[in-house]
Amino acid sequence: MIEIDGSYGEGGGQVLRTSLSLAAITGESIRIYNIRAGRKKPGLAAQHLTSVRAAAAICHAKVRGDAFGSMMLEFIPGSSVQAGNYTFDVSEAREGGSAGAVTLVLQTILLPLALADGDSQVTLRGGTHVAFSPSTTYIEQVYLPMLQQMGVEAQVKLGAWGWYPQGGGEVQLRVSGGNKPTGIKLLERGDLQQVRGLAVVTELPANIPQRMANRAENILQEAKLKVAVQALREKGIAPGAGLFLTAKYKNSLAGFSGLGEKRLSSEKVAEIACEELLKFHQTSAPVDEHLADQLLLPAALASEKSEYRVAEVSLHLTTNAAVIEQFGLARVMVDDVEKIVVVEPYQKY
Ligand SMILES: Nc1ncnc2c1ncn2[C@@H]1O[C@H](COP(=O)(O)OP(=O)(O)OP(=O)(O)O)[C@@H](O)[C@H]1O
Repeated sequence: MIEIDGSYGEGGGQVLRTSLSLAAITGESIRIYNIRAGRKKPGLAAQHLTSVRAAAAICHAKVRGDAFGSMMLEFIPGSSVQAGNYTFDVSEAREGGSAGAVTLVLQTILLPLALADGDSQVTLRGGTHVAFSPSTTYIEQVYLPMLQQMGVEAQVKLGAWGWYPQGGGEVQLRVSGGNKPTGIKLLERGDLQQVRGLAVVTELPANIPQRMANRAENILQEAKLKVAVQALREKGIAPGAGLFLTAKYKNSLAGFSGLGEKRLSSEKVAEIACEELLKFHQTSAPVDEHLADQLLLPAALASEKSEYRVAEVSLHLTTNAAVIEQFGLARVMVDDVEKIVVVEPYQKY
C-alpha cells in the first residue's frame, strides 16, 4: 500500500486526485492521510468526495474514509479500469448541494478511462465554470486539444452552465479507450494565430455579455492581438457570468478567464481575463501555469519522454511531480530558471 501525505507541498485536492488516478491505473492500493490539510476547511469537500466515488466506480475499489470532511482515505482497487457509461453528481456529495468543479472529477478519471479497453461516456453534474479550477470551456478548448496532441481522444459537451454557488451544470464526456499517450515536446509556441473569446451570461441581461466582449476586444486589439469574442446569453438555473479566452499559438493553446461576481462590473471581468492573457503572452512560453501541472500526468504515463516550457513553475506543478514520483512511474525534472519540465516515464504500469 502506498502511503501519501495529503499535506505535502500545495496540500490541496490535487494530491488526492492524482493519487486516485494513479491508483486506478496501476491497481496499487493507497492510503492518504492529512487530506487537504493546507486548506481552511480541510478534508474531503464535495468535489473531492465525488472524485473518490468516480475513481472507485471505474475500478470497483474498496474504500474507507469516503465521507464529507474526512482527512483519511484508503482506496483498494478491485479490478482493472472498466470502460462504460457513468454518471457522477457533485451535489450528491454534500447535503444542500454544491458547485464543486466537475472538471476536476473529469480529470481524475479521464486518463484511467483513456487507457482502459473500450469507449466510455460520462455524465458529470455540478459546477462547470467555477473559480480555482479549469472551466469546462478550458477543458474543451485547451486541455483536451493538448491531450489530443499526445494521442488521447476525448470530447466534452456542455449541457448546462453551472456557476458558484448553485452549481447544477452538466457536462457529457466521451473518451476513446485503448490510447496510451505519446510524449509531448513543446519548447516553442510559435506565433499567436488568434485569441478566441466567449462572453457568456445565464439569467442576466444581454448587455452584460456584450459589454464584456467589447471591453476584451478593445484591450486585446490595443495590444495588437487578433481577437474575436462572441457574446452569448443562455438559459440556466441561476444567474452567472464569465469571460473565457483561448489563445491559439502555432504549436500550443492557453486559456484565461474572468468570472462575474456581485458588484464586479462587466468591464472588470473582461479586464481580469485580459490581464492574465497579456501577462502570459509576454512570457513567450507555450504552456500556461495551469496546463503546466495538468500535463504532468499524461506525460508520466506516456510511451516516451516529454519536455515542455511553462510560463510559471507553480507549487501545484512541483507537488504533482512529487506525487507522480512516489508511485515510481516517472522521473520528473523541473528547471526553475529555464522553466522547463522534463518527464521521463519508466513505463512500469
Ligand atoms: N483558471 C484556471 N484555469 C485552468 N486550470 C485551473 C485554473 N485555476 C486552477 N486550475 C487548476 O485546477 C487544479 C486545482 O487544484 P487544487 O489542488 O488547488 O484543487 P482543489 O481540489 O480545487 O482544491 P483545494 O485547493 O480547495 O484543495 C489545478 O490543476 C490547477 O492548475
